[in-house]
Amino acid sequence: MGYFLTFEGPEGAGKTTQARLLADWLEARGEEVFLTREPGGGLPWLRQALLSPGAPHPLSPEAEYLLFSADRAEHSRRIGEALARGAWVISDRYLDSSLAYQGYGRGLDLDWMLQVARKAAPLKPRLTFLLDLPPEEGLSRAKEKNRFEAMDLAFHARVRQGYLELARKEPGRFVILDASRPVEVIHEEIRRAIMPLCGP
Ligand SMILES: Nc1ncnc2c1ncn2[C@@H]1O[C@H](COP(=O)(O)OP(=O)(O)OP(=O)(O)O)[C@@H](O)[C@H]1O
Ligand SMILES: Cc1cn([C@H]2C[C@H](O)[C@@H](COP(=O)(O)O)O2)c(=O)[nH]c1=O
Repeated sequence: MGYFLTFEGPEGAGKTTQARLLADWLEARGEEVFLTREPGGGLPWLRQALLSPGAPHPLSPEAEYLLFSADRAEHSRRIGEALARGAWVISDRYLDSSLAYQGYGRGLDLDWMLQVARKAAPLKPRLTFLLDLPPEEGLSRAKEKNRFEAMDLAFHARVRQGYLELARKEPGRFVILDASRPVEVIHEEIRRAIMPLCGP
């Protein structure tokens, strides 16, 4: 039986790198893995519209969140199907990204967001790996600028604090990782955290 795992954190923290390493490691153990990401995991055509720095539309935070949620509703259905066939699901971002970016970052009301999420994000990750890094460091690692990476440092500092606040509220789900360490050291800590979920 597989579990739903998510990777979260600010820009350039190493989510994609660590999600891929974990997927490879699980596959080498003979597990089926569905490696996926947001935005675009449910409605792939929405990714470009949401992230392009030249997006022609000024989006209100509410509209932005609802578009991420539309993608997530479809994505959740796919994740549910994978879990039902026994696969592990590793998602590079899920609902916590919206809570951090549109909630803490843009100032949307978290209670309203969670009401929408009851339908659009019905799945709870078993574990969420939060790769924590000062925004300056993450932004300097990121190669391509999307619409969010172009936001000012104060926005990214709120996103980071938002993530830490979410983790503080759910210590049983979040594993906070210092993302300034070498890739392999972080990967080892992630492997240790999921060992109790793995069979013999
Ligand atoms: N622990 C690390 N130390 C130094 N560099 C790293 C580390 N992890 C990843 N990187 C490098 O930082 C860059 C961003 O990594 P990655 O794409 O995995 O991050 P991300 O969190 O998915 O980024 P984004 O949020 O922008 O998609 C890549 O060039 C990657 O090789
Ligand atoms: C799911 C989700 C994402 N975002 C933002 C966060 C990042 O800036 C981009 C995704 O880019 P990545 O290179 O794939 O990490 O989108 C957001 O603001 N809200 C969300 O729900």
